[in-house]
Amino acid sequence: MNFSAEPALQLQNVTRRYGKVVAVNNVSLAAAQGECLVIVGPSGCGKTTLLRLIAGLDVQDEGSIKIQNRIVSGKGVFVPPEKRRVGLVFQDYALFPHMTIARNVAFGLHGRSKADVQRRVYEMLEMVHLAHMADRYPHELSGGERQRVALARALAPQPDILLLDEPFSSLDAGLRTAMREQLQSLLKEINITTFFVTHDQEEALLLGNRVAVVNQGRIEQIGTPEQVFHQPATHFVAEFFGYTVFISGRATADGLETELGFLPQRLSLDSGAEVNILVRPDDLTVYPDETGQAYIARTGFQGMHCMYQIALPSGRTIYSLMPHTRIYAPGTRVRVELHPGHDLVCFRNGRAVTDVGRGEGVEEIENRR
Ligand SMILES: Nc1ncnc2c1ncn2[C@@H]1O[C@H](COP(=O)(O)OP(=O)(O)OP(=O)(O)O)[C@@H](O)[C@H]1O
Repeated sequence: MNFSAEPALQLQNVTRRYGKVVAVNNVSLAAAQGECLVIVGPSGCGKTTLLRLIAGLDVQDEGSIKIQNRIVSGKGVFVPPEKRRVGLVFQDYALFPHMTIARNVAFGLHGRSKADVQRRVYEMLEMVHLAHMADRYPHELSGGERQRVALARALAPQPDILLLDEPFSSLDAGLRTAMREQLQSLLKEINITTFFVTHDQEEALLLGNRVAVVNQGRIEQIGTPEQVFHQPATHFVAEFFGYTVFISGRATADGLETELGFLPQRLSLDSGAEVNILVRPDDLTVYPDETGQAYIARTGFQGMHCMYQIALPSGRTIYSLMPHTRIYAPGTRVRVELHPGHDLVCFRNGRAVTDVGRGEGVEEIENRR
């Protein structure tokens, strides 16, 4: 990744409306050369529209898009998709069914000698470990293999940017994990700038060098996976990353009073100030206790872990992730202890209180890949 050079991809104040729907709302972002920028958000938030605007399959109403410092859309310019030097991979592979795998991969290779095309196709199929299947047709491949062909086809013409739209969402869970790992290695190997769209938070955190969380056409927050997870700027971002609950707390000179006990975490707020505290399932532990005021409402056995849904006396529901060796039945009375091992993020009026966040106890990760 090269953050010092001109960005490989740049969007400036991009807006796209469909009638009254503002699908993309004044989005500005930049991706560095070699960076994998993941766009994540709920269904309908505008992810695919953003990707289609970059690809040239749609046109924004306002703003401009640059690829390798050249305007491709905006300010009276529109470069057609085939001249943008972008590679596209969609969820449904979009392979040509009547062509062999080799011919599919060769599809975008224009103006080259036959020998050169053959060499490049072979190189690409080797890269995705499918050279031995070059003469097969798409229907003779598994879903994962087809998606690897789609990737090879997108990369064959050496695009400046790779655009991926939910590429693994039609694969089963095991294959999806394997494909994510393979893509991660591949992107590192070829150092291509990647714009990756997904609604899957786990996929976003795993694959992104940075992650942009989108809500109703706007970017709520953009940062490293660790930043968006540990330092969510808004309630929306905090809630997006799974099983999040907020409990209320009150600032004191020594820490925070909460319905789950006292937290020795100081905020620079006046004593008595009310906050909402972000609590994730790994921040608390449950212990069976007949005198406990809380009880297990649901036992979600997941193999390696158990996700408990716990009803608190206040009527609030919280979650606790426990090892598979501790299985308690629904209805069990429990004591709940909050000991996160790091500062918890606190919110006022939907926004994080600025002097907490990453907090004590969370180590900085360098060179995450
Ligand atoms: N061609 C279109 N005409 C009218 N409205 C559209 C069109 N394309 C998208 N929209 C609307 O724009 C909004 C953003 O759609 P988009 O497909 O970008 O969302 P998304 O985040 O990719 O969703 P998903 O995860 O479900 O694919 C939605 O409200 C959608 O209904």
